[in-house]
Amino acid sequence: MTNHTPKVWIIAASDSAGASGIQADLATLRGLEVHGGVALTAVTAQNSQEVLSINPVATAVLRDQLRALRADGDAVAIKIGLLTDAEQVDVLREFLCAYSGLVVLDPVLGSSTGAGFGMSVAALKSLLPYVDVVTPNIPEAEQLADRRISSPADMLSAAVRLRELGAKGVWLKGGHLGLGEQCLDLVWLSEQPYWFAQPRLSVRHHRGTGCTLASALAAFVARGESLLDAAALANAYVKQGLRQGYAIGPGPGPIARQGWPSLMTDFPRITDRLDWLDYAAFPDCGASSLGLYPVVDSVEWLRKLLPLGIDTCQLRIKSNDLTLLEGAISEAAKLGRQYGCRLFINDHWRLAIKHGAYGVHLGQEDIADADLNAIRDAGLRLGVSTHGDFEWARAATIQPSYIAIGAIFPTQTKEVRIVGLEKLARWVALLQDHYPLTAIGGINLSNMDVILKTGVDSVAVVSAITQAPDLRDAVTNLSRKLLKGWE
Ligand SMILES: Cc1ncc(COP(=O)(O)OP(=O)(O)O)c(N)n1
Ligand SMILES: Cc1ncsc1CCOP(=O)(O)O
Ligand SMILES: [Mg+2]
Repeated sequence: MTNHTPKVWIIAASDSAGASGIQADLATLRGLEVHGGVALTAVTAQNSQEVLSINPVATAVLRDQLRALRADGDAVAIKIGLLTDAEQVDVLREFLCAYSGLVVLDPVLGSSTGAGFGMSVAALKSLLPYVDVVTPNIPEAEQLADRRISSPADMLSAAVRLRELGAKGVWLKGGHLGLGEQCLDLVWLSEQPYWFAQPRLSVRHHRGTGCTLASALAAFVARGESLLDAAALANAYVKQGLRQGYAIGPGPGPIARQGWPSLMTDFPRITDRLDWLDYAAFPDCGASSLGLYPVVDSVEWLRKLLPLGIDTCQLRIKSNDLTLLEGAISEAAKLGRQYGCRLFINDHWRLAIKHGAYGVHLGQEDIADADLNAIRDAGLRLGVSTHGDFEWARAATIQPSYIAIGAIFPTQTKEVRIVGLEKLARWVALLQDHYPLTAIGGINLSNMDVILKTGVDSVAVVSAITQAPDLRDAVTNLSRKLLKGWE
């Protein structure tokens, strides 16, 4: 921790067992290098088997703690857990009126050991207009939204209701729903709802999952992640912890809290369409890495590049002129076949299918509009652009042929979100055993060493090829660098 360590406030109760409550929250924050300030709402006496008592902190004491925290300067995010009564809610509402960071409310209405906490549902509802993300489980959502939830459609309708009640974002945890081998959460934090799917883990030690999810979400946002990226990370964080939970007594123990998720398989499958969860994988791109992957905007470029031995290439024409597109894509597909080059067509998947191109490259926005079944059934490969943890997890759900990561550096070629080297390295470590990867954006010979140091083995380039003084030299030098690795 340093003077620049981001700060999150936890407003919640202590758990004497150290499995949930502020103990879980602070352990989560610490592992993610986030400082935690605390306003305690109650002291609970509990262990792995039962809750013995819940002892509310006096309203004035809660108010004092909040005043003390605020005097040091606002935190980036607040996580609210167990509140004991309507008076505490009143204090909090007043406090939140003058707070502009992220507010995550985990609406505790019962514990995983089965105890009810007796909090008024009406009082909790009155907090929703001050909340950016509310994270109820199914029984809590049923109480807050005042309806039965027994299907994904019911989850959606409950989330609509919670948003009508004022919550800006809803994360409805579906673990209690009997959906077979799958746990399905509804995560509605932006304009559009998404489903986060995880295989159901049958583990003995699961205490503190709700607290941990909410505090991890706050922590990842405090670490500078976007809300959706933080959601993907927080979900993976809990799964990682569930796999490594441990006993503290005869009853169920806590989940482990172990820093940034390090396995791709801990991330959720993310989709806006439930039928995509049953998708078959796209065909692979063969054994060799994608290597040097030029992205060019005309057939003329392909005619110059393919004879130089380029074996992955993309035609990216930003035009709506159908005649031009049809001619170019048909010719490009032919050239690809002639030279044995893995020729991808950007955006225009229908024409790519029609002319038998090797594959299609789509951006995140394009995925929703494209007919993925048609692309795969026609035997085409699919590459997908990603700029964050949410996006790569969403891309991985449809099992594409490769994943592109970028823009790594600022680029003149396109206005796009910059990822940087640190994230590239983290994603390469997560993904490289599962998908071919390529890095794109601002890459040229002079920064290839730092790119290759992240472990990525392919680079997609536009200007390093199209603006090179000598095309043959550029191809030779970039390819050689890729073969040799970083120095
Ligand atoms: C290899 C590779 N990576 C990323 C992109 C960007 O694709 P997209 O997000 O669809 O944006 P546009 O290229 O359409 O502007 C790409 N084309 N190739
Ligand atoms: C299409 C695209 N997608 C992300 S960055 C980028 C442009 C890369 O161009 P350059 O290699 O010139 O930086
Ligand atoms: Mg595109």
